[in-house]
Amino acid sequence: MITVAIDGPSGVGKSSTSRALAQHFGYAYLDTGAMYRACAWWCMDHGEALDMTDTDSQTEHRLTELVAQFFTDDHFDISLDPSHPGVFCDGKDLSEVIRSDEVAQHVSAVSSIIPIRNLLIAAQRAYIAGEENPQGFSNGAGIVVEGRDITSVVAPDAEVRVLLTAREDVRQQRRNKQNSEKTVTSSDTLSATSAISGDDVAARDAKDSQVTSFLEAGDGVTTVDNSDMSFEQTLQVLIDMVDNAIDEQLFGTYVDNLNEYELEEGDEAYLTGDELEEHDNDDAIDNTVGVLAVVGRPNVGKSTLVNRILGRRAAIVEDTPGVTRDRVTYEAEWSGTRFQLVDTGGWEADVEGIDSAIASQAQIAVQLADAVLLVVDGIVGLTASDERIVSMLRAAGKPVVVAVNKLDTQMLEYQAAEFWNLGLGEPYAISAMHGRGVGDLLDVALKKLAQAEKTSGLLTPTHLRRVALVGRPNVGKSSLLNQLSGENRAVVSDIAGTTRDPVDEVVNVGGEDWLFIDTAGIKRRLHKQSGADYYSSLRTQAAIERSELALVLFDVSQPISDQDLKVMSQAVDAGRAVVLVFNKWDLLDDFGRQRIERLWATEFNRVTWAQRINLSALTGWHTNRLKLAMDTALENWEKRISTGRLNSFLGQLQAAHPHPLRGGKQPRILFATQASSRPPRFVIFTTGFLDHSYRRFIEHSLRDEFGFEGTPIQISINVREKKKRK
Ligand SMILES: Nc1ncnc2c1ncn2[C@@H]1O[C@H](COP(=O)(O)OP(=O)(O)OP(=O)(O)O)[C@@H](O)[C@H]1O
Ligand SMILES: Nc1ccn([C@H]2C[C@H](O)[C@@H](COP(=O)(O)O)O2)c(=O)n1
Repeated sequence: MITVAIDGPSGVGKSSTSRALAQHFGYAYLDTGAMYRACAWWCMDHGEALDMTDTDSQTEHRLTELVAQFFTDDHFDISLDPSHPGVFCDGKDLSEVIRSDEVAQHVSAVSSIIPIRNLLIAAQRAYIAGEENPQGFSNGAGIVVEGRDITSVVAPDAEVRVLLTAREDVRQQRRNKQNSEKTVTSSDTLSATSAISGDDVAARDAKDSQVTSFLEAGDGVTTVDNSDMSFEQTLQVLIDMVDNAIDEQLFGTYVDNLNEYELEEGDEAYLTGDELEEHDNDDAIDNTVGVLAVVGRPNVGKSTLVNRILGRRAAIVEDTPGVTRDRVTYEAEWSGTRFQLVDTGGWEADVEGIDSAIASQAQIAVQLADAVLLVVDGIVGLTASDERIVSMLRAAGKPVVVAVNKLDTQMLEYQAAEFWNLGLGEPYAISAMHGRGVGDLLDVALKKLAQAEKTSGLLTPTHLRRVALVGRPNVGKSSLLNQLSGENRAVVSDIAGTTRDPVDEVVNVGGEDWLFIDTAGIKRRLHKQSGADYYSSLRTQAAIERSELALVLFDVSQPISDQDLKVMSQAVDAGRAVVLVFNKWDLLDDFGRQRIERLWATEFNRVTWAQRINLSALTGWHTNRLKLAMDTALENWEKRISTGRLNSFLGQLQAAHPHPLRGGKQPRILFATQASSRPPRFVIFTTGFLDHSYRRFIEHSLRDEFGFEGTPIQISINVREKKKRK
């Protein structure tokens, strides 16, 4: 049950917005002002003039008794239905008469009497409590209560507490407009008048604030100033607040499901309700000098060195899921200089050498770094693997500092000299274990890092969305780039190729500037074909990782190859927003189009969620469709589903389609949360392993319900055991 408490000055729109809010959620609606107005009417109907400026205790007593009789003798009634609100006396509808000029002008005389307030406050609390009951108007869902003292006195524990306010001139205008639209006809004993010109909101506030304080928000009360908001905008702000409150309440309920289960280290982070840290480097970009990758053969002491550099302040800023070898980025600091330190797994070139290796995480780390710290083993000495690594580093063209590790004493330092042979300048003798020489090493490395050309992308302007235009060689990347940028700057060649000079370009797509990553790789070509595929793949991976969105290009006039699909998988596996671009569509005849549709249903079935744009990069046909697809993909890539919504959806899904029995047991979903976005990542706690088909069913259902068009979503299943009885 949710209680929404709304206070505010006269004419701000409390009643109208509260009613609409209650209607939206199917909640009850309590207009406490109407209760005070009805009491004023009742007193006047019983001959009380209510025109005193100061009430004496005798009058207060008399009026309080009269009001008490109104309530305790069951004369008073109020409708909590927001679609048909109303106050009644002995069954007679007072709705119009209580809005009369006479009542409006005298109600403060009643509402300022404290014992009368106490009576009404008790009645209002009873109405609120009644809504907890499944038999209440809202069937136990909630109530919106509005007035002057609701957030502070009547319902200080309400889940949503709002002070709705607006500038006085705006409120007066609204009230005047409201009055001019109002035509009141009544034959009641009190004359109901239309167009109440004397309804002065400032005067009313002044009177009302003698006994209530509604001009300033109390602790925990959210102020919503709607001076410059339309009715619909105000309503939306309140709807969002209520949605959040519902989520919070549901969150607690769902987390309780885990009470009986053994939790593991790290689970706590998912159960606090706080949003987990995004994989977002934007803050770091402002303060760091660049990215330093630590590479070397296994067992040379890379991790020891990384730990030595990080000390206790280690903070993972990005890990790369789904990779066979580790590549972890940390935020680091040395002598007041901040930088990112990338730890890579052991890098052992196989017998065929590095060129034949697949793009290992260490190699990608080098591509994505601004400078490299090569760690070698001073005790073992120079090895063939070290030399292979060095030739690859040379090809990458990044500044390198050589750390000769395991030289624990001064006596051993001379052993570093052998590594001059690598041709990378002075080798630095260190002992990562004991910290010996590490300070000097870092001084040199950070100096190089600061001076290095920034190729990591860390320092690229962040206000532009980053796009990687990828696809196998010759699918039309340069043509599309030219078409989009409107200039023929790139050499469009039939011969495929890449280079190693990363160049980013700002390209205007659909009236908006985007940062296209590493367009040099798209435009130039490599003389030597051998190894080109390998570097192309490496480069594509690096470009994808620096991007937020991958435009994956296919040449549909040619057969779709494994390499095409591999590039697409690289983007999907890296968790980037994706738009698939089917280029050269204009070259297809009917038969060709049918062929592509068949492929779409088969080869592309892992990305049925992706948007596909059929276009011609050459003529520009349909390129205007890219912007919307890119915007949609990125919007969904950043989407967050609240834990409450997620769990109630999965709860219903599970009830309608339970997991099939396995070995007499049925795995159940206990709790789920969206751990991060960019791309959306969900963590689902279950009582048992979920079959692959059930996972796919969950993914499809999440997509149907929440719409994740254009973005991969990741789902992790955390199986938890029931606690053992002691
Ligand atoms: N955001 C808004 N923009 C413009 N008009 C609005 C807005 N919200 C409400 N109104 C209009 O302002 C008028 C006053 O609204 P309403 O009667 O709900 O105010 P109230 O705060 O309940 O006042 P009181 O406390 O005096 O009863 C109504 O005509 C309503 O339709
Ligand atoms: N909780 C409340 C609600 C209303 N009042 C007073 C303020 C007004 O003078 C009067 C009528 O209210 P309205 O219908 O204009 O919102 O009742 C109050 O003191 N406490």
